[in-house]
Amino acid sequence: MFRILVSDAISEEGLAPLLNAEHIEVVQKKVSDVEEYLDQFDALLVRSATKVTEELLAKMKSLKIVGRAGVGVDNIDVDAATKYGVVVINAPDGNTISTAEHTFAMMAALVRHIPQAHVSVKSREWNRSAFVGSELYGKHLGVIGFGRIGSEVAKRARAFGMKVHVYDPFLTKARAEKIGVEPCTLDEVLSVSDIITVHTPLTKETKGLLGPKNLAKTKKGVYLINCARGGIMDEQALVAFLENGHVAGVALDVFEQEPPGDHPLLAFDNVIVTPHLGASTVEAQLHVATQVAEEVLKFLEGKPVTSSINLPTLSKEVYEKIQSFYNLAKKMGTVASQYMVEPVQEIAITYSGTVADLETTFITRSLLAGFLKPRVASTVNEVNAAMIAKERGIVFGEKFSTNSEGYANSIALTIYGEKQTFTIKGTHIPNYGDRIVHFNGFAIDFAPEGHLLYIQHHDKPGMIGQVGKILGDHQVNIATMQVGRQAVGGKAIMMLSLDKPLADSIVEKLSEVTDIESVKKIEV
Ligand SMILES: NC(=O)C1=CN([C@@H]2O[C@H](COP(=O)(O)OP(=O)(O)OC[C@H]3O[C@@H](n4cnc5c(N)ncnc54)[C@H](O)[C@@H]3O)[C@@H](O)[C@H]2O)C=CC1
Ligand SMILES: O=C(O)CCC(=O)C(=O)O
Repeated sequence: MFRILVSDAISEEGLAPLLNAEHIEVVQKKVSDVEEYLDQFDALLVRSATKVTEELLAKMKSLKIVGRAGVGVDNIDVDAATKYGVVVINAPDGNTISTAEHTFAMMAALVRHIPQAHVSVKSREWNRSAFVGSELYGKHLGVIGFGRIGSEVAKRARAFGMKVHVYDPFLTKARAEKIGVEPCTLDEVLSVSDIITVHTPLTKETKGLLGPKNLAKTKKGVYLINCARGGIMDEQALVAFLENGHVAGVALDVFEQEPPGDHPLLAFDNVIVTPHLGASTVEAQLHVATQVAEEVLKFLEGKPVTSSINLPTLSKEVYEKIQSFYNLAKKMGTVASQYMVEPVQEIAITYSGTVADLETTFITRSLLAGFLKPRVASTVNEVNAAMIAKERGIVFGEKFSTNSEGYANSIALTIYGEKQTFTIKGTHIPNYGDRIVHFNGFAIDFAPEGHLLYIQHHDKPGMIGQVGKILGDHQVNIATMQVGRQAVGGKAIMMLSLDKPLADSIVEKLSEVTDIESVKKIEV
C-alpha cells in the first residue's frame, strides 16, 4: 500500500488514476494538517502553494517522489530532493496552451486598455477618448525564451499579423527553421520590439534579465508582459521605467513575492495584473493533474517515468531494454562494495557487447547506488548516487568496447581503492540470469544473489573439506559452490552461496584455517 499526500488544490478528475488504484491511499490535506504522520507518505503532489523545502523533505522519511502539477519547480528544492534520493517530476506541457492564451489575453488587454476601461464603465463613466489603444497587427513582438509557451505565443502572434523576433540562447537552428523563426540576439529583440514577452524559467541567468541596463535598450513606449516567473523582470526597474514614461505599460501574471501585497507596481494605471492565472483553466488543470498522477502511479509501480527533473528520462522501450543490465549493475556494485572495504577513489566501468549500445547513464547510476548503499547511512538510489559519489570523492567513468570476450554482453569494473585495485566482470544471460564471470583476477561463474561467502586460499587438497566441515558444524547449509584458481597450487578462490547469513564468529573461524588468506561475507 502506497500513501500519497496531495497538499495543493489539484483537479480531482485528473487524480482519478491514483484515486482508483487499489493499492494507493490518497490524502488530500495541507502539510500543516498531517504534521504528525508526514513520515508515512511515499509520494507528494503539489501545485505551487506548497513549498517543498529541505526541512519538509527531511521530515518525509518515506518519500520517494514529488509530483508538481505544472511546469515551474521553483517551489521545490530539487537539490535537496536529489540529496534525499527523491525523484521530482513535473507536468511539462499540460498547461502550455492555457498559459500562451493567457499571455495573449494580457497582450490584447494591455494595448487596448481593457481592464482600465472595464473599471471605468463599471464606475458609470463613458469615456471613450481615454482608452484609445493600438493594433497588434504589424507590431514587432519580442519573445524571450522560445520553449513550449514562447513558441505557442509566437504562433498566435503570427496569426494576428505581428512580426515575431525570438531570443533563446538554447534554440537550435534546426528547431528555429522548423517553426519558421529567425533567432536574434537579445539586443536585437530589445531594440526592435514594440511588445516584449518573457517565457524563460527563473534561473541565475534570467533573474533580472529585464533590469535597468536592458530596459534602457528597449524602444520608448514599449509594452512588457511577464506570464513566466516573477523576477525575470526586475520589479524596481519596472517602477523606474514606468515613472519616467519609457515603458508604456506592463502586464504581470507573476511576481517576485506572491501575493505581491502593497507593491508599488500596483499603483500604476498602466500596469495590469492577474494573480498567477496562466495555468488556471479547467483544461490545463485536468491535463497537469492527469499527467502527474499517471507518472506517479507508474513510478510507484516500478515503471520508468518520462518527466523527471532529477533522473535521466527513459522511455518504456528503453527501460525494458536496459532493465536486466540495470539489475546486474546494481548487484555488481553491491558485491564490489562489500569486497572493497576501504576508501575508493575511482570506479572505471566498461560496457561491452550489446549493452554498450544502450542508454548506459541509468545503468551506471544503478551500479553506483549498489556500490554506495552498504557505505552510506542515508537513502541512496539512482537519483542521488552520482551526487553522493561526487561528494565522497569517487570519480567514475564509462568506456565502451566491442570486444566482450566471448560474452554477448558484459559489464566490467575496475575499482581503485587506497590499498588495492579490484576487478569484477558480470554478464546477463537471457532466460538464465546474472552471472559474475571474473572476480578479483579469477575466472569464475556465480550468481550474484543471496548470502555469499568469498574465500581466498592456496590451492591445496582438502581446502573445500575444511570449509565444508566448519560450516556444517555450525548448521550452515551450502546452496552452491564455485571455485577458481590462477594456477595449479597457486592462489584460488571459492564463492559459496549459503542458505542463511553467516555469523561473524564463523567468519573468524574460517580465517584461522592455515592456507586461507581472506574470508568475506557478501550480502546481495
Ligand atoms: N503563469 C503561469 O501560470 C505559468 C508559468 N509558466 C512558466 O513559464 C515559463 C516557460 O515555461 P515553458 O515554456 O513550459 O518552459 P520551456 O522549458 O519549454 O521553455 C523555456 C525556454 O527558456 C529558454 N531559456 C532558458 N534560459 C534562457 C535565457 N537565459 N534567455 C532566454 N531564453 C532562455 C530555454 O531554452 C527554453 O527554450 C516557465 O518559467 C514556467 O514556470 C508555465 C506555466 C504556467
Ligand atoms: O497554477 C499553477 O499551478 C501555476 C502554474 C505554473 O506557474 C507553472 O506550471 O509553472
